[in-house]
Amino acid sequence: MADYVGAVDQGTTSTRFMIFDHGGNEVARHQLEHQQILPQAGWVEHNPTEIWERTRAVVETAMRTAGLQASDLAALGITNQRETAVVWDRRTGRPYYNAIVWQDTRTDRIASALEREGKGEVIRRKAGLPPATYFSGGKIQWILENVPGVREAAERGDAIFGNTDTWLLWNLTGGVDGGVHVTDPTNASRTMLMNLETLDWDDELLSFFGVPRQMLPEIRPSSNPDLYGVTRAGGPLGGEVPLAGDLGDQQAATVGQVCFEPGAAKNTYGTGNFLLLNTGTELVRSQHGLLTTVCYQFGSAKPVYALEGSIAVTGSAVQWLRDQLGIISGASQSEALARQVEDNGGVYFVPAFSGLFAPYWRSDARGAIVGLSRYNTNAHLARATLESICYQTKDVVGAMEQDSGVVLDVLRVDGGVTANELCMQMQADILGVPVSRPVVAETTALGAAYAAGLAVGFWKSTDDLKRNWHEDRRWEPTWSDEQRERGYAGWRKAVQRTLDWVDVD
Ligand SMILES: Nc1ncnc2c1ncn2[C@@H]1O[C@H](COP(=O)(O)OP(=O)(O)O)[C@@H](O)[C@H]1O
Ligand SMILES: O=P(O)(O)OC[C@H](O)CO
Repeated sequence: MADYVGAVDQGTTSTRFMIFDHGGNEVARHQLEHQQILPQAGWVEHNPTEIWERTRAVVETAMRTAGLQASDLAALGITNQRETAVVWDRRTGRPYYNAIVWQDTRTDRIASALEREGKGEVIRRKAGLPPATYFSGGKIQWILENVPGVREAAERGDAIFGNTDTWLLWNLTGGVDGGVHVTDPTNASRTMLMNLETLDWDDELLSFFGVPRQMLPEIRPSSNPDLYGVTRAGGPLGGEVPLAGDLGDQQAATVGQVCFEPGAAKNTYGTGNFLLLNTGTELVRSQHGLLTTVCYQFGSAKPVYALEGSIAVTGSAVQWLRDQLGIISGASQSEALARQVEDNGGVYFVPAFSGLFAPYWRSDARGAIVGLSRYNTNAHLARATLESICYQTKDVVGAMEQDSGVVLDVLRVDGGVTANELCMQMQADILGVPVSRPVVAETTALGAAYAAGLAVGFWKSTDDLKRNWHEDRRWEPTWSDEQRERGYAGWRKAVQRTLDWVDVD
């Protein structure tokens, strides 16, 4: 039997390919960034063709570096940035428009009209989501309404939609030459078009966005013993490998962190932050601004659901310090700069660049730096940036505790920002809960590999996977309750200053 499983992680800023062994250890990886296209304020696009080319390149390079062939891989899993919408022509394989990225706010009027017309409650009940620019439905509607010829092509069945998982699965299985048009329930649950109970596209939801059903991929289990297909011999793997796992990236990280029991949670710190709490096979409806989402569906087992707190801007606020303000030359420097001062010096930074996501869902918010005095320096701003990551997390942890009654005794973390030791210490202090990072911090790719490997019997059960999880580092809280409360009161005041800033009506 083949000794390895591969996973493509198609993220917001880069695409990586990773290969794991049976112990869940990394054997090889390669990663390439793609262009962030920012045509105007609030718009964020990716070029789907570039993403496919990057995927080909990272797969080819990692396989070559590891000296492996297609026959060495028991299965391949896909995981992806969620919500980002691609519409392409199934006859030519050409996208009709750039991918509209999850952070893009161009559909704010579509989202506020849904609320005004009383459709918000139906979307919350059926899809588990509030109407917001974040999700795919409005993005597809925008393409149908604004790109000439797409509506007609969609009605004819030529223009098809997918998130980037679907786009890559279609290309990996042959594209115009018989590519499969599929997705999984975790990705579909982020479109505003899928009914959480039936796990099928919902005609009423489709009608809200004017999306023809024939545009949409078939929804298959996240870990799929029937396989989505096999990679093509002429593709980047140079042979046939079973495509057996597909999960949105945050759900994949939940699987990679082996959060298989109800009440288990993880927080991923990347471009944004995404806290997911496994709620088991029961749907839990949020009363406090969280999303209800599909966590995973393994084979023919019942789907497992999650409550999610999505934060749009965390690691990308650090990138903003680097790229827009130029006060650091690399993300890791944020730690050294912030360590130059003992505290935030009264400064709070609320990076509401895309409005505020959970638990506020305020597309009228914009970023603010408050509490400045002449005493403050770049170091205070760096510290306030790292604190903003932690305070936003505290907001969603609070909402999660209220919604679920689950009180976290430890927070499992992963993602790029968790390399920042100071930020992780701040997180433990601000939450008053220990923070724990696993040895394999690439939990997203690992989760997709797990889903694929489970499907083909490479791993026999989730117990096999649990044995692979090992703690690397733990941070214990050091702040007093009084310090914690004072700090959080300042944050809550700062958030209020960002609201009602732009007119979305
Ligand atoms: N040492 C660090 N301190 C703070 N932020 C960091 C550090 N290293 C990386 N980051 C941030 O982490 C993010 C990348 O993490 P990653 O998990 O690769 O994200 P994604 O999957 O969203 O592309 C970037 O936004 C970057 O600014
Ligand atoms: O690609 P990431 O890691 O920034 O994750 C993006 C999320 O899936 C958006 O919902």
